[in-house]
Amino acid sequence: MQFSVITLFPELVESVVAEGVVGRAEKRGLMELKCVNPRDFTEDVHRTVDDRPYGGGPGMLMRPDCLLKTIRSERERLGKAKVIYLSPQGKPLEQSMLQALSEEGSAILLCGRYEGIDERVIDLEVDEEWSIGDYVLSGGELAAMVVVDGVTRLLPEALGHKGSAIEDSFTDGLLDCPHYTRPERIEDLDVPKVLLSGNHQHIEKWRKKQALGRTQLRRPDLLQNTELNESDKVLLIEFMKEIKT
Ligand SMILES: NC(=O)c1ccc(NCc2ccccc2)nc1
Repeated sequence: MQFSVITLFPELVESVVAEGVVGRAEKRGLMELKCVNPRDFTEDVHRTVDDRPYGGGPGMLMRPDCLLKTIRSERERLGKAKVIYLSPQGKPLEQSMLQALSEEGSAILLCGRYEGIDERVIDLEVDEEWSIGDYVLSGGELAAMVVVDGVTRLLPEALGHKGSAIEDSFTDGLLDCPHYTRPERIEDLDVPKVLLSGNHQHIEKWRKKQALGRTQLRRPDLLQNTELNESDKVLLIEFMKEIKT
């Protein structure tokens, strides 16, 4: 997977590959991250990347000329690569979008600063606009790092245990079940007995039931998009009865 991130703050973005799963994936060549600074595509002596908005209003915008040059330079280098602009006006990010991008092979992530970018850059070169949530940040870099992290962990071989990414919550459209590790008892709280039983069928059933119940209680909206099969419906009814007792 080849990422090209267009940003005025390359060091900020590069920190995403400093540690952990993403850092190891980059070291192992599963993923490649290149940060490109539009300031390197300016032609004036002051290397100007921003300017005032037509029509007045607060703040500055990123200039279109150096952005277009930067995007086109990376498009040439990467061949077919989707250009994704991170902005509060974008499509809300979901796991399915990360999964799809992880299968693309490459992506160009465009990070805005100031009040955003000239709209003509979006018209001419942006394929998709994504938002990581309904809030405004000082730049698109953190959003781009979310995408790099979320995609990289989905790459085959990226996670130690094969199953973990596939078994992720949100992969099946549900929230995750509760998790426990040693010690068995802490501050008078015990691990649910079923998890100590060694009965993998019971354990799987319990985990599914917890995931269904938690989703119903915390994010009933997610259940709107998920068609439950008969056995899941039974599990959910059992869960809801148990919490009433
Ligand atoms: N919610 C997000 O994904 C997000 C993305 C970028 C961002 N800040 C940069 C920016 C500000 C205004 C217009 C375009 C980009 N804030 C939040």
